[in-house]
Amino acid sequence: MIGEWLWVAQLTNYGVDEAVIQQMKDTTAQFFSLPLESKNAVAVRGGGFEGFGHHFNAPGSDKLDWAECLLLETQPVQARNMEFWPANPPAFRHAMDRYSEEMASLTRRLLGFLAADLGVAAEALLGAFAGKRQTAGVHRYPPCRRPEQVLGMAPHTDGFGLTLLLPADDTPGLQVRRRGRWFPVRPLPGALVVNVGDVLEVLSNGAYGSAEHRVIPHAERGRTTVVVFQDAALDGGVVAPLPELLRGGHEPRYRPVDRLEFSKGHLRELAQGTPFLDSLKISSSS
Ligand SMILES: O=C(O)CCC(=O)C(=O)O
Ligand SMILES: [Fe+2]
Repeated sequence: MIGEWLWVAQLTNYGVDEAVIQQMKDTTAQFFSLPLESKNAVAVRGGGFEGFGHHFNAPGSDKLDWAECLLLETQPVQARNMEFWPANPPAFRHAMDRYSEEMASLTRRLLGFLAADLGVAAEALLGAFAGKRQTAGVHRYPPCRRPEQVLGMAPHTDGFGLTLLLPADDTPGLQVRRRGRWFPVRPLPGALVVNVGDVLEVLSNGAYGSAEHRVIPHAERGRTTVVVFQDAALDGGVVAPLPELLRGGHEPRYRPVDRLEFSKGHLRELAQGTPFLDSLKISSSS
């Protein structure tokens, strides 16, 4: 079921009702095909991050990514701000509600496998994700005749725990950096792409590396994705290696940091390209 567990993994047959997936894909495609005025009914406002717009700039550049995006807080349910949930197409809200629940439950199942792989109790990892935020990013990358001159999304790592990415069509575009080179991620039919975020890298004490990735637009075809970010932190809102991993004399490889500081560091990295995780790393000689 889990293939290519190197930088990113692909999941097939992951046990989510196909109708939920299909409705999410369909309503997303319908939303993006609406005229701009309709999409702007849920436009980002007043420096907030939720809503529809052009959210990302390449670090150090004033160029916007070749993409439009709708960002929503999706879990816990009380954190939802329905003003930003499109009422058009009419089935979108229901589709996102069900999809969000399914992804939260899939995440719990995945964490069970990851905990076993790390050699910690499932509750240790589940506890770090329980009740934390889930944020959805719905992306549309229009075709670009000169794809080499723009980026669909600039290189970055995800600043949360785990990312689940649903390609809504089969247009390629996602790439992952490994040893300085970019490799395309070609989703298998029906697959979800799972990406380790910066927080999980720290929780796992570096056992899982968060993968730097970017999106390249396609010359002729648009591309649409639905991405869900699952957040995590230890008790007290601290991001640090799981205590269970440090038993038996294992040294922490990252210094603990408050979740809020972590977000700020990640945002600085996105805006200015200053690597944040590196600043948390404890060198083995110290
Ligand atoms: O749409 C994609 O393929 C990637 C999106 C992404 O990396 C993100 O939302 O963080
Ligand atoms: Fe990402």
